[in-house]
Amino acid sequence: MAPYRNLEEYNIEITNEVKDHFAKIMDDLGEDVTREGLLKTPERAAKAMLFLTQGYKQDAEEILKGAMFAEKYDDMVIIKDIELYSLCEHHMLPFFGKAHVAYIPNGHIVGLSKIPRVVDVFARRLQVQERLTHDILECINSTLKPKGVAVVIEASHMCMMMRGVQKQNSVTTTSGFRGQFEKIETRNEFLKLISADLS
Ligand SMILES: Nc1nc2c(ncn2[C@@H]2O[C@H](COP(=O)(O)OP(=O)(O)OP(=O)(O)O)[C@@H](O)[C@H]2O)c(=O)[nH]1
Ligand SMILES: [Zn+2]
Repeated sequence: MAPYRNLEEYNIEITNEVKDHFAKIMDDLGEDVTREGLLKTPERAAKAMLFLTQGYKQDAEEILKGAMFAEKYDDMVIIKDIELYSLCEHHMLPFFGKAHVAYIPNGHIVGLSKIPRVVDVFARRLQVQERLTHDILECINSTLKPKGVAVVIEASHMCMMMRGVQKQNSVTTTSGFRGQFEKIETRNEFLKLISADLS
C-alpha cells in the first residue's frame, strides 16, 4: 500500500458511515443539520477526521526502509522543529507543536524527509504525547538500527486550553533517548543544538 493516500482513495463506505455519525452528533448537539450552511459539513468533518487519523493505515517502517543508504558518516544527524499535529486520545482534541529528532548512523543514513514522514504517521492517530514520542523513537531505533536515537516533543494541548483547566501557555515536553544518547555528554550536545539559534 502506498504510504500516503489521497482523499479520493478513501473507502467510500467508511467515509459515509463516519459522515452519518457526524450528522447524528450535530443533531444531538442541537444543530439543524438540514440548514444550508451545514449540508456538506458531516462529509467534510468525516474526511477531515479520516485525514487526521490516516496514520493507522500507514507503515512507518516501510517509509524508512524505502530510503536507507549505506554511508560512513557516524556523527549526529538532527532534524529539529518538525511541526506536528495530533489528536489526544482522551478528548479527541488537537495537540500540536514541534518534534526534534536525532540519530547517530551505524553504517546507514536515511533520507531526511522520511523522519518528518514518520512523525506524521504516528501523530495522525489518537495519541498521548508520551506514546507518540516512544513510537517515533522505537521505530527509528528498530528499523535504522543507529548507534543512538533521540526524540523531544514540545506540544500544546487544546483540551487544556479550550476547556478543562484552560491554561493557554503551558507547554508539555516529552523525550526519549536510546543508545549513545543515554550518555549525558551526547544527550547534552543534542539538547544544546536543538535550543541553539544558528541563524
Ligand atoms: N499524560 C497525558 N495526558 C494527556 C494527554 N492529552 C490529554 N491528557 C490528559 O488526560 C487527562 C484525562 O483526565 P480525565 O480526568 O479522565 O478527563 P477530564 O475530566 O476531561 O480532565 P480535565 O482535562 O482535567 O478536565 C487530562 O488530565 C488531560 O490533560 C497526553 O498526551 N498525555
Ligand atoms: Zn485531551
